[in-house]
Amino acid sequence: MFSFFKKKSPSPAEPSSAPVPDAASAPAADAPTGGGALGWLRKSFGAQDAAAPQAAPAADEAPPAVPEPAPKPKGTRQGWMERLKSGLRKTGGSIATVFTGTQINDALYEELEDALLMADTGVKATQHLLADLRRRVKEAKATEPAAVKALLADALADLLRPLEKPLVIGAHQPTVIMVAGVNGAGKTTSIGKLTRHLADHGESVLLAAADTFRAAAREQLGVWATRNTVEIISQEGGDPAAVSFDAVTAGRARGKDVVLVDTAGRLPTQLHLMEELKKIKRVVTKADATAPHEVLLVIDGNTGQNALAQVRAFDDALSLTGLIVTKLDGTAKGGVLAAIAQERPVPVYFIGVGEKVEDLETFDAREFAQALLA
Ligand SMILES: Nc1nc2c(ncn2[C@@H]2O[C@H](COP(=O)(O)OP(=O)(O)OP(=O)(O)O)[C@@H](O)[C@H]2O)c(=O)[nH]1
Repeated sequence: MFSFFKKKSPSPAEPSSAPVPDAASAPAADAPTGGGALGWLRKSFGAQDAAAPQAAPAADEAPPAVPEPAPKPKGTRQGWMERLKSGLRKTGGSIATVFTGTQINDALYEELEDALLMADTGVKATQHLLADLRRRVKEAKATEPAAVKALLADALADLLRPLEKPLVIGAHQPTVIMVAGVNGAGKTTSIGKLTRHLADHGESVLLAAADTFRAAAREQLGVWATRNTVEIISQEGGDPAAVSFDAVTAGRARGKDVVLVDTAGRLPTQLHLMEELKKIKRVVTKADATAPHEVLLVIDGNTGQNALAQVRAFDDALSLTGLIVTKLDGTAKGGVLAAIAQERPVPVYFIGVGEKVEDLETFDAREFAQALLA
């Protein structure tokens, strides 16, 4: 039930992919042409059959800091629940104090309204939760604030449930996953963690460093690739769509299970950069007619209502298939998941409560609601 992703066999009914183009042949009209597919520098990290040997970093370039991998925790889901609870303490703490009194009255509901709004739950989700809670309290004939708190956890779990969905791998080969988000949201870190989980489950992964502008971003992804002994397609400068096209083509030719495309951070207001993202998506489809199979947005849980605005903007531009919500540790704005469920219910595949590999886990509505109101 709590496996990190769901493995599915390719369905014979799936439309067949476009043929793998010859590496030297020019990509289709929308695809990048500068230098041709072979003109790009490719770096391989820890791979045996990558296109080119690994380029050594320049002596004066310190490799970017990437948290050391930690051994898998013993208690797995139990350990995760504890981390989730402690991560959500700031958000949940102020909501929980509402229930420390002795009476269920209008003042309690008003305090709860304030606390939910402060947690960035948003007006619509807050109104929904309050109305739902009043109904549940009446039905259950609850008389103790503690019982109301338990009923709020039920209401929240029900609101969040439509966001629960497993990431499915294997229906296509490769499963092409494009990852977008604003700067610093945690894209590369989340891709690294996801790569680790996939590699641990025997899935072969190819990474595409489609942030062609920032050397540190490419290097950071390279460190994750090395650590997980997976291949990476990387290029300095040039067109990010070119790297993505190349990676999907290579992923197909090399029979990879998953191709993960890491894109550069951007704000939804940077319209030319949003156009660039749309181009990456179109070009990926040129390399494989069925791809991308997943378009994920990584959002920083600390940004609260702003994260909801990002979901709307990126969904409008790219038709998102899923979210990864990071940095729920230490935020007071974890209520944003309820706002997303109410206003733009894009499935949440994973949530993150820290920088280590085990700090990223699948999203479970009930677990989240219980951890929040623990
Ligand atoms: N506390 C905490 N930190 C996180 C989490 N996820 C990522 N980070 C940290 O957030 C910082 C930014 O993460 P990156 O993965 O580099 O973000 P990015 O979106 O790839 O950044 P750009 O490439 O600049 O757009 C790093 O220091 C990560 O270690 C999380 O769940 N909790």
